[in-house]
Amino acid sequence: MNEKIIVPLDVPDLDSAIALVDKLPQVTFWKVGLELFTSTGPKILEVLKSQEKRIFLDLKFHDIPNTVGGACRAAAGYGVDLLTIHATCGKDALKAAAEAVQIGAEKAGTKPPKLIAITLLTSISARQLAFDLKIPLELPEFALEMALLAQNSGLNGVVCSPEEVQQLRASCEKDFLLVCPGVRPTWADKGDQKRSLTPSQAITAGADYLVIGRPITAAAEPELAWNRIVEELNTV
Ligand SMILES: O=C(O)c1cc(=O)[nH]c(=O)n1[C@@H]1O[C@H](COP(=O)(O)O)[C@@H](O)[C@H]1O
Repeated sequence: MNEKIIVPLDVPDLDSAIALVDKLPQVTFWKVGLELFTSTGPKILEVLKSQEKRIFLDLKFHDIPNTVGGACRAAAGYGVDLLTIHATCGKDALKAAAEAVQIGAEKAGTKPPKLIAITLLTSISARQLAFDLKIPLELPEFALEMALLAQNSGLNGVVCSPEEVQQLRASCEKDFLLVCPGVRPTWADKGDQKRSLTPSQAITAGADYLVIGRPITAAAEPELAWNRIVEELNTV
């Protein structure tokens, strides 16, 4: 089960990232997101590859088709395992991105990443969706529509909250990847996550991967927190 847990390197610089990777040798799948990639660029990817780690490059692209296409072509050249884009870019941009990862990977002679779309950030509540974003759909319906848009545009999966994963598992194709952040063991703080379930609930509901950060990385003893989560998942 531990290969289903992706831990984000949500740290400000390369030294802190390497320190965290060294502290948790059991972690096989790391996420590099906006903060670390903006500060270090691809250097961290080389470090992770040299240790044969899997990489989720979470750059959450959101732009017009030509621009996301170019960004995806470039990102696919890094030979990472997962790459993100927002579903709300729309169908043309998603299609351009899906084509671009194939072209970028082929040009670099590497395997294309699985391109996955953010349905709705797990920090957004149903109330915020309605009142701040003015989306006139119930939250689960919106998340499903975004997942189907991604699927119909040729993407490999989505990032969704564990609260919606069961519904998406039932409605999307069998091999469509469902990656869930917003996962919180009962003993951890929710922080800014609004739509969360426990690791075992998320896996039982059909998640392929769980992204779990602060419950592990901000724990007094990260290794102990990791072990508690793996133990919980081994009971599923
Ligand atoms: O794309 C993501 O990974 C992501 C999407 C989303 O809707 N919500 C979300 O929390 N994330 C990421 O998942 C991680 C969650 O971290 P923790 O809240 O510390 O467990 C962060 O790195 C977020 O950037």
